[in-house]
Amino acid sequence: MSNPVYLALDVPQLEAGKALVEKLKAHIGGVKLGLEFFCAHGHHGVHEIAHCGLPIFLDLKLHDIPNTVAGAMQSIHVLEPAIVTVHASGGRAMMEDAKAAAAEHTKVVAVTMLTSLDERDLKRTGVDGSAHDQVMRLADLAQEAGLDGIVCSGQEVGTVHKQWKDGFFVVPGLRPTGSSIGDQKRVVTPRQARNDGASVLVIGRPISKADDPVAAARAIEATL
Ligand SMILES: O=c1ccn([C@@H]2O[C@H](COP(=O)(O)O)[C@@H](O)[C@H]2O)c(=O)[nH]1
Repeated sequence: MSNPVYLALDVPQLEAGKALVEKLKAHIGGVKLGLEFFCAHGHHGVHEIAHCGLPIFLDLKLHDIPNTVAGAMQSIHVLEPAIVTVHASGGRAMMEDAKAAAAEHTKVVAVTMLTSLDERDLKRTGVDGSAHDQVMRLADLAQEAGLDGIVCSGQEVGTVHKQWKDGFFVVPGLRPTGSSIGDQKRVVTPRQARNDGASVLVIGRPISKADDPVAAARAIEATL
């Protein structure tokens, strides 16, 4: 079974990012490049990281009108990402067009409710009800739109998995027992998320900011 851990490479310096991936590549299953990395280094940076030979997850969280998102998807074909994210709240037509425009082997997954939000935050955006209901509602929409899966927290993945058996579930907001939480609010351990049906475990700071990133990655691997 391949390693489900994708390292969230949220670093502004390309050389430091490349060095970290080289050190960790035997202990991770892929690399997630998000907005910080992509805005700083663009296509060139993605090619540089892809040299490590691991699958690349482009976490661009696209959210715009359908035509614009489809155009963005076409512009990243050349990067051959294994996974790309869009926001489910962009609506069904946007997700359908994103999937239609994606490269054949790219999984398109929809961000439901960011793991840095809780129910109080949700209410402030005008949405009443639980985080769980919000995630389930947007998971249904993503499935209807023909996407491959969703991004949700480990607190919801078990329920979504029961309902969407062959879905592909990306779970960030993971913290090994005892590690600090930072800005994440809906948090579980990597082991729990995996038990509950996560396909990909996204882990950033618990590895990248550790005194010894290789030891941190190995310790997480040993719990899975
Ligand atoms: O709901 C979401 C969607 C994406 N993310 C991304 O995952 C990593 C998590 O990093 P940590 O350092 O392990 O907290 C980060 O790149 C986020 O942009 C998320 O956290 N939650």
